[in-house]
Amino acid sequence: MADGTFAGRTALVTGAGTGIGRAVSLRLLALGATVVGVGRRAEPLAETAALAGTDRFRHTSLNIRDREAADAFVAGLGGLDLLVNNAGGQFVAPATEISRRGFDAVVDLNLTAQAALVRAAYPGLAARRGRVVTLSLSAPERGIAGITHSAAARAGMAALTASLARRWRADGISLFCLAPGTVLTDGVGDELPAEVLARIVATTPLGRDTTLAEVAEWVAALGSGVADAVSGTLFEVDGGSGLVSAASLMGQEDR
Ligand SMILES: CCCCCCCCCCC/C=C/C(=O)SCCNC(=O)CCNC(=O)[C@H](O)C(C)(C)COP(=O)(O)OP(=O)(O)OC[C@H]1O[C@@H](n2cnc3c(N)ncnc32)[C@H](O)[C@@H]1OP(=O)(O)O
Ligand SMILES: NC(=O)C1=CN([C@@H]2O[C@H](COP(=O)(O)OP(=O)(O)OC[C@H]3O[C@@H](n4cnc5c(N)ncnc54)[C@H](OP(=O)(O)O)[C@@H]3O)[C@@H](O)[C@H]2O)C=CC1
Repeated sequence: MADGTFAGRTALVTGAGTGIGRAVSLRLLALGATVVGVGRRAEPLAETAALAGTDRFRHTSLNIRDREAADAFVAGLGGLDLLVNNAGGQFVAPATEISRRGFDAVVDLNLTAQAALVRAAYPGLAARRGRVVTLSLSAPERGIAGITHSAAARAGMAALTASLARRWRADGISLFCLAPGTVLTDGVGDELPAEVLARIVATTPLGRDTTLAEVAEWVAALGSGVADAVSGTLFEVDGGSGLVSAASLMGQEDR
């Protein structure tokens, strides 16, 4: 992306205090955007602000699963050029060991809350012919053993993205899902043991992880408008990792 691509544009990035959300925020800022970063914890957001070193980064503590607060916050932003639906995640567990509350929590975060944000952002996006990029997992429709709740939620979000793309094209709004391969963030490190991560990376057909810089550049590109001939698509930027079964990576049978 060329310098200044995002000058005069405003982006909302969820989960902007850590990992991918931070890298995306910093890249959009470098390209000239004003970025509104949210997350539950104030401290990581303040660290992103310190790294950004510009008053074009504004940050607020917000739990996107708090529907009323999230709706009010997004409505207060007004015109919006880009929503980066990045806040998400899950826990690894066999399907038979996921409780009802555990399933609901993961679906709430990765589908219901993300969908509500897109809905709340609609007036602001329509005013600016804006774009939505939702971080996802590759191959949810082909199945991901070990995180069945998250796979179901991500497939739902991909379907919502495609469905809205059909309707909102008339308003000039484009929507995308972006599924990186393994990105070695602290978040994924907390979720999976180092040896499991190393095996996942080693069995990725490309033979490596997906870098933060790659993810940030893809988000910037999709958010910039260069891909507007496409809408409603899930891009798997994963070095082919979605082609490899999670269960075979782990040496376990699907349960
Ligand atoms: C078999 C092989 C498996 C291989 C899998 C390979 C997958 C590769 C994927 C790699 C790529 C993905 C990377 C990332 O996503 S990086 C992001 C990293 N960060 C996270 O994922 C953290 C996200 N987690 C959260 O935000 C929260 O933990 C969550 C939303 C999931 C839950 O939050 P909440 O506060 O609502 O949860 P509670 O603590 O109140 O618990 C609610 C119920 O959920 C149950 N639970 C929670 N953790 C676990 C667990 N580890 N195992 C089982 N159950 C769990 C909890 O017990 C509650 O239920 P109950 O009340 O019934 O007990
Ligand atoms: N790393 C990887 O290999 C991959 C990651 N992804 C996806 O990319 C996204 C980012 O992942 P990554 O950066 O690695 O992980 P992180 O755990 O670092 O990022 C998650 C971010 O979301 C925020 N967040 C979580 N829940 C909420 C909530 N309820 N309200 C507001 N903010 C919330 C967290 O901040 P706080 O805790 O302060 O709220 C955190 O900043 C996730 O959706 C993840 O599933 C997809 C494929 C691969």
